Amino acid sequence: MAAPNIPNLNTLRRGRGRGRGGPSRAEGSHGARSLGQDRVVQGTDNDASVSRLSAVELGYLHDPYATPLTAPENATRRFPIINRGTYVRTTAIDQLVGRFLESPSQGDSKQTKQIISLGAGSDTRVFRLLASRPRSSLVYHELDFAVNTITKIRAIRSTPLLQQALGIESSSQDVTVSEAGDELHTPSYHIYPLDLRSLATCSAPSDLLPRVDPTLPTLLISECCLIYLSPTEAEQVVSFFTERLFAPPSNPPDAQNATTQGSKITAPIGLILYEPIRPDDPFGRTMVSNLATRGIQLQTLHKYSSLEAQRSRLREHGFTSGQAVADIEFIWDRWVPEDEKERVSRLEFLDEMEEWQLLARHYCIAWGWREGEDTIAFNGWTALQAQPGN
Ligand SMILES: C[S@@+](CC[C@H](N)C(=O)[O-])C[C@H]1O[C@@H](n2cnc3c(N)ncnc32)[C@H](O)[C@@H]1O
Repeated sequence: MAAPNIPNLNTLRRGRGRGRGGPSRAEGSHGARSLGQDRVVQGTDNDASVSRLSAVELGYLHDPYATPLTAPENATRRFPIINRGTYVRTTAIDQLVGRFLESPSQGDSKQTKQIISLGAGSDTRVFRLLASRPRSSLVYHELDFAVNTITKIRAIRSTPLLQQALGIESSSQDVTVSEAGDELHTPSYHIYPLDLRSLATCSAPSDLLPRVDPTLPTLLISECCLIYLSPTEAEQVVSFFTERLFAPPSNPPDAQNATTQGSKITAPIGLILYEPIRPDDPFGRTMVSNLATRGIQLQTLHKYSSLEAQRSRLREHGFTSGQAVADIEFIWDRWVPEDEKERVSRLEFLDEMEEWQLLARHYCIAWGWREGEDTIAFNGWTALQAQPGN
């Protein structure tokens, strides 16, 4: 397709950037990335929340938590192909998360499961999950720069609806917030102000995240987060969890910090990635250059540029029980039921069908998992249709 037909993702955004507070202790500048670049990356959360709210207001998604977590002055209506993309991305990840939470974890008597969201920003999934299931069944951890955790915690403190979802409205003794207002702990939900790049240099993983229980079946989510790190940094973040905090099978005993009743636990762990792909065709090149004009660099894009590269990445990280990937076009075609497709198609007229397909082929969801030695938690993922090929 000729370049002039490629949608400009900058003009498709329509929203403005959200000005947030100054740098704080978790905002250190790492490696080659400057503080200015960090600010740009932190600001991408605004894009995500504005897109979510647009999709909610137009009826694509039902999510009462999107409004309190989006700065009202930034709310804007996105173009139809962006709204459909937000719908597919959100519902597909919801489905993976739902299957993880719902499949009985054989061998695990506790049945509590844990989610760790990397670069969670103003994501609403935790509220939707905790509002709709027994809170004791899930512990949810979110990591992001302090500048973004402060904004989120402020929204929680000022919004009864968010507090109700977390079950903390009447029991403030169960809630602790750091003096800086950047860290929050409740029995089921934890927010940490953390630059993910600092995980690589941490000498005591369980001291850094003491509330993460390495014996629980665990799901890591990177919804458009690791893409902003360098390939080495992104690898180190995943390895921090898969090799250091969570004992890999047959690790030497001194690397194990997970013990229950004196026995070693190798908990099941899975990873969901949502990322752009295919940077080398005309649409991909335009996508990259449009984002570059805003100072956004998709640092791992070339390394994990294809479906196969994403599968290999998962394999190399030891997600040996299964690795799968599908682009957003495939997921729309194969995962979304026909009646739901009709409902969504009626919401807005999509006259740019070719543009939708182009956009949807350039984003993917990858998911991989490693079952525990004694516990199985990802059975529900085996039936999901993945996309073959590159
Ligand atoms: C595009 S936003 C996505 C937010 C959220 N995951 C969602 O999908 O709604 C990317 C997020 O990753 C966070 N992020 C990127 N690099 C990070 C790092 N090194 N440490 C912590 N958070 C990071 C940003 O601050 C931002 O909140």
